[in-house]
Amino acid sequence: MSELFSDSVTTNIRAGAPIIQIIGHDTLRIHAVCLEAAQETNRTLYIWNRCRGIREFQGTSEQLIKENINQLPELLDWYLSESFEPDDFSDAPDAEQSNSILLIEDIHAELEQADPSLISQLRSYALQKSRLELTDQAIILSQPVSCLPVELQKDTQVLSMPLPDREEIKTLIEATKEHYGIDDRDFDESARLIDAALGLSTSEAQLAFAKVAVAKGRLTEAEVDLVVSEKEQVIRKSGLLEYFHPQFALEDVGGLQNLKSWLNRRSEAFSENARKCGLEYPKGVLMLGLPGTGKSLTAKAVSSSWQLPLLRLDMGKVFGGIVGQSEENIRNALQVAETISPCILWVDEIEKALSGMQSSGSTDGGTTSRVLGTFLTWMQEKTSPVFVLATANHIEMLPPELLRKGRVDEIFFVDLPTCEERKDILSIHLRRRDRGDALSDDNLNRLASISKGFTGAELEEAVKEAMFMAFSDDRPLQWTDIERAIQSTSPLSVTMQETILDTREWIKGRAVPASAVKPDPLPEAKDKSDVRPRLIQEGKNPFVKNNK
Ligand SMILES: Nc1ncnc2c1ncn2[C@@H]1O[C@H](COP(=O)(O)OP(=O)(O)OP(=O)(O)O)[C@@H](O)[C@H]1O
Repeated sequence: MSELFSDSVTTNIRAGAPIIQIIGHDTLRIHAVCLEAAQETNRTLYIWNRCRGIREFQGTSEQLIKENINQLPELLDWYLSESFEPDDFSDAPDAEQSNSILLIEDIHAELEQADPSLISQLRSYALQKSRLELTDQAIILSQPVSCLPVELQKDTQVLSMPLPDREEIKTLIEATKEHYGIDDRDFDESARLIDAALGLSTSEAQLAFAKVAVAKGRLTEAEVDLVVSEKEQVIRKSGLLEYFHPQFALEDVGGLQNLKSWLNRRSEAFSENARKCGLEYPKGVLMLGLPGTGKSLTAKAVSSSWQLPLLRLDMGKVFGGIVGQSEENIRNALQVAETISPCILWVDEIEKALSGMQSSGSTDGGTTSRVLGTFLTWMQEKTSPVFVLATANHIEMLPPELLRKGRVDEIFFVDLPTCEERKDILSIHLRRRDRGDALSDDNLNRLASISKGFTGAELEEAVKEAMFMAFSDDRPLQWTDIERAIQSTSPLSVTMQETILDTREWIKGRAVPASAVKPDPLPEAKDKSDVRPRLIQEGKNPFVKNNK
């Protein structure tokens, strides 16, 4: 059991916290935490839920105190009545609610409806606690989602139940072995098997191990992939995170030499050796740039080069409908990433989700700024080995707080590829399609020079299109196919000239170029007045709000 978490529950009880709220799905582990707190503080533990009534817990034994209490006011009356008489309840032979903890399970629906009588009862209890009139009682609310009426916010300590750690996962593996009668030859407590289940709740991990045990009749390192694929499903179900399988290496990214060298220098940053040498975990990087310039590809490639799992966080989905849900979502997603760590957390197009925020506050009742606040505080304070790779296309939409020093280790600007880089990218895409020898070096140089202003994605499209041309004519690929494909494409950079020029200017001193070479001048536009860098002359970038 996460000792830190148990300690914090116990400390809150000892300190007389009026109400403690534990957010988590793991009912059994929450019971265990409360039982531990009860033992530590010498108290009796009562657990109430709608189906099972009030039960008194002592170690592993439990005793029914009162079966048919369905209404919360009745439950609180019982718990808070000063002169509780055991005889009030015929089936409660020797109940004694003083010096006790009452764990109330799953009343989030009532809390969400903000039932006035429930709130006033809890508030009056909290008031008595603050006057030190009710030192013997402690109320803990446990629920899978965070929900707290505003009236109770100041009186409630909210704690998130951490996901099972390695020790707890190990216990689950051993229990599965016992349950399915797996003998020692077909069982090992491989660290990789344990790691594979990190990030799952107790019931999810239990089910994953049970499925493997039923299907294979063994639990060994050979089953790691099965557990990982169960985990992927669970992570996907949450809707916030997606688990990626490494497909590309950093060598599959054309150009971006500065960025790749920076990343290569940190490839062992999460190893034991790095700790021994006194290195800190790198926090992460922010990659800014045009769409299609290889930012997402780099995220995927880092994961495979560093051999770390890659989790993609969909910031758009973080924003849920219910009040408080968005903050809860981001906390949950970060918690999963921390549990799975060391890992890479790829936050794609971070600006889209955070753009609702205005400089003065917010447009959505403060939700965006609270989500941003949660994320930035986590970035600043995190000590776990989660490397954040955030990408953004629209610099103007980025909140200034994100760009401040200390949030990430470095901010890289990914510009359009230079001539040499375009050649590199074309070769990579030809190689990827088994056409690595199809073109001579001279022809590659020619294609690179006529594709000025093309992004990596546009170059890839040209290669794909050219291959279709050759295929439909039933002949091998020729460099002229790619030439035709390039000539019939109007690259994005032509329509975005002003933005690109302004951004290049703005980026100076704020971000490091991802490429090791100076960017090419942009291709000629038809009407030169369209591209006059008017805003640069004024010394500011209109796309960037409040960036100092
Ligand atoms: N530097 C590059 N080297 C090799 N391929 C590239 C490069 N840049 C882009 N590509 C190709 O273009 C595809 C799209 O690029 P990618 O998704 O990485 O761009 P992005 O900068 O993340 O853009 P977006 O923000 O639109 O996702 C990649 O899958 C890759 O095949």
